[in-house]
Amino acid sequence: MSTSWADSVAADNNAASGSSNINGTGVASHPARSTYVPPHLRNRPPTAEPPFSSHSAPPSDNDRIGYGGSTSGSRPGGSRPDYGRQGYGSGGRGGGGWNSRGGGWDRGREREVNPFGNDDVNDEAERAFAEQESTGINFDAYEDIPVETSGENVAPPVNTFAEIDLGEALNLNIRRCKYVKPTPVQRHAIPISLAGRDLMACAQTGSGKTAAFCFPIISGIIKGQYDFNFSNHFDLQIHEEARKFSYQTGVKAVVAYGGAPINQQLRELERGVDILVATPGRLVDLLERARVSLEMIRYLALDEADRMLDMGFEPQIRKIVEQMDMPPPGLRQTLLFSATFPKEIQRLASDFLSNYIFLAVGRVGSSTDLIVQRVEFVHDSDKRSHLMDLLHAQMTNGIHGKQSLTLVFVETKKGADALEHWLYASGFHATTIHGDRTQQEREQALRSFKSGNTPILVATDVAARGLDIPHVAHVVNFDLPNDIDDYVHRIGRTGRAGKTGLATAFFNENNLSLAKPLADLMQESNQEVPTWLTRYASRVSYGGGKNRRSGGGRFGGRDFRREGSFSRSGGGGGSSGGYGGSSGGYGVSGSYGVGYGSGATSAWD
Ligand SMILES: Nc1ncnc2c1ncn2[C@@H]1O[C@H](COP(=O)(O)OP(=O)(O)OP(=O)(O)O)[C@@H](O)[C@H]1O
Repeated sequence: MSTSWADSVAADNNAASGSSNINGTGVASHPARSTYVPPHLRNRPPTAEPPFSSHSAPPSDNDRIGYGGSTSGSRPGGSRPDYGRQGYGSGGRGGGGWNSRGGGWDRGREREVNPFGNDDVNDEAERAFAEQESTGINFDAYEDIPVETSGENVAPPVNTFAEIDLGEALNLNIRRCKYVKPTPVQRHAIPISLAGRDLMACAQTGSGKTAAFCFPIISGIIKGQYDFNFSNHFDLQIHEEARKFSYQTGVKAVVAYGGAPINQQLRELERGVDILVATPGRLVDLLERARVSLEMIRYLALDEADRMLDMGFEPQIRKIVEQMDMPPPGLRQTLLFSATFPKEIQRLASDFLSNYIFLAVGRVGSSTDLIVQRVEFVHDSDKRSHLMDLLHAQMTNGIHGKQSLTLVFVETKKGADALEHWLYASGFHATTIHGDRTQQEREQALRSFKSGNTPILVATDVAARGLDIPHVAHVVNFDLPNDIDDYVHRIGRTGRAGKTGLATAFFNENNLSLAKPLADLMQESNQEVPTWLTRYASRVSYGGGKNRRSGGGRFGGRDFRREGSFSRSGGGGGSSGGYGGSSGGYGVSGSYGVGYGSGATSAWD
C-alpha cells in the first residue's frame, strides 16, 4: 500500500487509514419508490416543520477562510424554500395525492420549488467559463463510439428525444436542461428501459448515465407505474438531477443519506415520495425502523453498481434487495449502471436481474479519449513541488483571471488536509472533501470549488465517482489509487459531457502494481504511454486481487455471459433467458466483497 508524502507530513505517527467505514454516507442510493406510509403514521396531521431545514442556510462562497471557519453550510443550490406539504398521510401508494400527475406536486401546502431557478454556479463564474465551454462541448466525439448489446429482443436505439414517448412534461424539462439530443448511452438505454427490460449498462464517465436511468423511471411513474430505485455516489447531486427531470411532472424525488439527521428525512418520506435516492446504510436504517416499505417498488436502479457490490457494500445491498419486502426480479424492473463492470461483479449483479440486456457503450471500463492522460515519475518527496509547477502553469492558462478548476486526489484524509494547508500557505486557494468532513462541509467545499473561489479541490476517493462539476480542467492523481477502476472514475471527473480534459498522475515505486493496467488503459484510450511505464508494466506481474482486470480482457467491458464458462445457452449473448432471476450458480453471495475490497482506499462513509 503506498504512502503519500502529504501523509507523512501530516501524520504525526498515525498514518491515516484513509478509509472510512461504510455506513452509507458516500454510498448513494437511488430513488426508491416508497409510496408506502406505515399504518401508524397514516392520517396524522401534517407537520409544520419544514423538511430539509439543514439545507436552508445561505450559501457562502468559501468554506475555509482562515481554516478555522465554520462550515455550517448550505448545499449547492443555496437556500431551499419551504416545501410545506400536507395530506401525506393518506396512506399507501397512490395516497397522499400523487395521482395528480402533471403540473408539479403541489400537494397541499407543500409546493414544488423550481430546480432550474437557483443554479449552483454564480453568474460570474458561469460567464468566466462560458468561453472555455463553448470550445469544449463536443458530443459528436461520441458519434463513432462502439456499442455492444447482448440479450434477447433488444429495443432499437433512437437518435432524438422526440422519437421517445417520454411525455410532454419530461420533454419540457429536457429542453430546460438544454439537452439537444440523447448521448449514446441514452440512445440505447432509454428504449430498452422503456420496453420494460432489466438492464446492465456500462458507459464512460460523464456520458449521461444519470438521465439514462432517470428518464424511463420518471416516465414510467408518470404513466402510472410504481417505482423505487437507488444508487451510490453523490446522492444529493443525483437528487438534484432527479428534481430537475421530474419538475412539474407530479413525480416527487426525496433523498436519504447518512450524516444528516434521520428525522428530517423520515418526515420527508412520510409526506410521500415517488423516487427515493438513498445510500444503502441509511436505507437499511430506515427499513430497520420499519418506516419504509419496499413492497411497492417498481424500479430498482443501482448507479455505480460495481461499487455497490464491492468494498463490503454487498451485504447491505443484498439485505435491501433480497431480504426485505422488495418484489423479486421479474416483478420489478432493475437497472444497473456504471463506467466499470468487472466480470466478477457482473456475476454477482446477475442475481438481481431477470432476463436482462447487457449494454456496453464505448470501451467500457476504459476512459474517454476526451481526457488527455499523462503519467509522470515523481518521488514522494518531489510531489509537492511538482504539483506547484502544474498549478503555476495552469494559472497562466486561466480564464479571465480565474484559475481553471483542478481536482487533486490523495490517498488519505490527513494527507488531504495537509496538502490543502500547504497549498494555502503557498498562495493557492484550495478546499477539501474527504470522509472526515461532514456532509454540509462537503457541500460547502463543492460550492466553493464550483464557483472558482477555491479552484483547487483536494479529495480522497470519496470524490472519485459520480461528481459532476462542469468545468474541471485538470485531475491530478497526486497519490495513485490501488485499483485501476478507481483511476478511471477519478480521471472521469474531467472530460465530461463531451468536453476535453487533462489528467496527470504521479507514479513511483509505490504504484508498481498499477503499472500494467495503467499502461493497458492508456493504450486503449489512444494515449502516449511513456517508455519507462511500459518497462515497469512488462516487469511487474500484477496478479493480485485489487486489479480485477488481470486476465480479464477488454477491461470487463463484455457481457460475462458471453464468456465460455458462463454461457449456458451458447448464445454469444443472443439469449439471456437462462440468466435471469436468482443466482442459479452465479451468485456467490458474500464471497466477493471480501476478495477485493480489502486494502483498497475508501473514504466512503
Ligand atoms: N443529452 C445530453 N445533452 C447534453 N448534456 C447532457 C446530456 N445528458 C447528460 N448531460 C450532461 O452531462 C453531464 C454528465 O452526465 P452524468 O453525470 O449523468 O454522467 P455519468 O455518465 O453518470 O458520469 P459518471 O460515470 O462520472 O457518474 C451532466 O452535466 C449532464 O447534465
